[in-house]
Amino acid sequence: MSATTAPIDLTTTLQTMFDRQRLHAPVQALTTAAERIDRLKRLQHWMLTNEEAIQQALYADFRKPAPEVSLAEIYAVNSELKFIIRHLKRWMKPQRVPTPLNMVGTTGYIRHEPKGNVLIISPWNYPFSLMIKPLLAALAAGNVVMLKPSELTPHTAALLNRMVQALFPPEEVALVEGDAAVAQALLDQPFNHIFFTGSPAVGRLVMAAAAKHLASVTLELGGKSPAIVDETAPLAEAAGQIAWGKCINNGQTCIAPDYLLVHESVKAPFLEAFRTAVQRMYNADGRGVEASDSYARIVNQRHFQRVRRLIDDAVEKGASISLGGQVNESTNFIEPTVLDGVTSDMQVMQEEIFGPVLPILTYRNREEVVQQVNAGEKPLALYIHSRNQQNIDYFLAHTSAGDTVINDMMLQYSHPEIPFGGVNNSGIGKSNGYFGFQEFSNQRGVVRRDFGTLKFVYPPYTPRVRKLINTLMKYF
Ligand SMILES: NC(=O)c1ccc[n+]([C@@H]2O[C@H](COP(=O)([O-])OP(=O)(O)OC[C@H]3O[C@@H](n4cnc5c(N)ncnc54)[C@H](O)[C@@H]3O)[C@@H](O)[C@H]2O)c1
Repeated sequence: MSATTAPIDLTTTLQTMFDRQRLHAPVQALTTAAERIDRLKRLQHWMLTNEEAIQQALYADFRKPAPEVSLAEIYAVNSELKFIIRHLKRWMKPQRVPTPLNMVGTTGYIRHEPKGNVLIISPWNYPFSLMIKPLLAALAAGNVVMLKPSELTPHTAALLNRMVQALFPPEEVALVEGDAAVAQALLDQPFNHIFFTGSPAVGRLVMAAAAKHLASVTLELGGKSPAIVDETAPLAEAAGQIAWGKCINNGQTCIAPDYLLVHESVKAPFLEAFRTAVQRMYNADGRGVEASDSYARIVNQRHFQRVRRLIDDAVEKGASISLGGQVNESTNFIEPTVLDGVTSDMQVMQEEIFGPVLPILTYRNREEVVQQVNAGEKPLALYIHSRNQQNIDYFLAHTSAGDTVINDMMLQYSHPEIPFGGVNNSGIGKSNGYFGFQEFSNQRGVVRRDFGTLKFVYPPYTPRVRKLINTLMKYF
């Protein structure tokens, strides 16, 4: 994340690519719903006929199990695609707005026009869907797009590059592979909108770069998302859901439950249910989690060491490992690990974990939960496991989060009618379905005068005009 300067030839290449897209943007803006849908369908066809290649790329990058790729990458994209295709024509129509009394004689409506030149920078953890879902929304809204995938998943980045070259002329969609230096060089270009998914630290840099051109931004960031389990929660169900949320993609999910707040009266049975759930999902045949085909790995050595240090630091400061704890440095394997007796001075409670490690905090009353959650940044997700409506309402009313799921995990990402995203440190702006389309569109207000006039309030401000203005202020 250090400041980076791009070599001159890189800058020139990106400038040329950008300029070509800028020239084409007005043409792209005029595309009809049918033409945009045609592009989306081509992408859909490529994705569905290349499912195996996508699975292989992700397996090569961090041993992501093929069914997890189908579910969290391909299915996630395909369901969004179908939703957009079904609704795009309606979204693109000018939206009439009601005419209030003081606007009698006019008609008002909203035109969704594309923002124009768009940049999408994506992370490595769901490297296919987190690049393609925003691309669908950007294309649906009629933009031209430059894409920058993460350098940490090079097999998927190369595959995405092939896909883009096969499907789109470079003036419509172009992909640039590379690291932070390439991203920074791209950010020098005067994009109209930047859609960034990644860490809050890099999100700040992106927003600062966007400020130079006053580009609008969508920032899909991360942070510490708590899961609350109260004394009324169905424990076996909640434990299964939380274990799945914590272990899918090896815990490297922005909306994974980061830490647990469990009512002290149900901690012991919850832990037992969590252990059972992990065994059922990843050790059904008794060969150990490491032998499981269903368990991905930490993406690289750097992140492996980072997560391992979080465990070591917690243990050194007095936490105990009540489940798991095994690691294998040569394969970036970390067993699902539960840390008990954690305190706020431990690093594991200070930074986003992004690995299969679950710290457990207990509470006695609801106020303690709210205090703990509100002591940190507003989370991307907050999960509530409870059968008590008063508790659910209390937690919702006294905290803030990008999204909340009650009695399940991670549904917010795949629900096309739910605005997905964070708040402040966990993100700015929302995506999914219509919200994504809106994010990539300028909502241009249009007011047309049909009859009548405002002439009667024009200067000079004679006593008669003043009286009219006073009447206007009093009655309208
Ligand atoms: N809200 C969401 O939808 C969502 C989804 C997935 C991941 N995330 C978050 O992303 C983070 C993990 O992903 P990551 O490690 O790839 O994030 P990251 O911020 O390190 O990298 C994301 C992208 O930014 C680029 N980048 C890195 N340094 C840069 C710089 N100095 N200037 C410009 N661009 C730079 C990278 O090349 C990559 O393409 C976690 O915090 C996670 O919570 C959020």
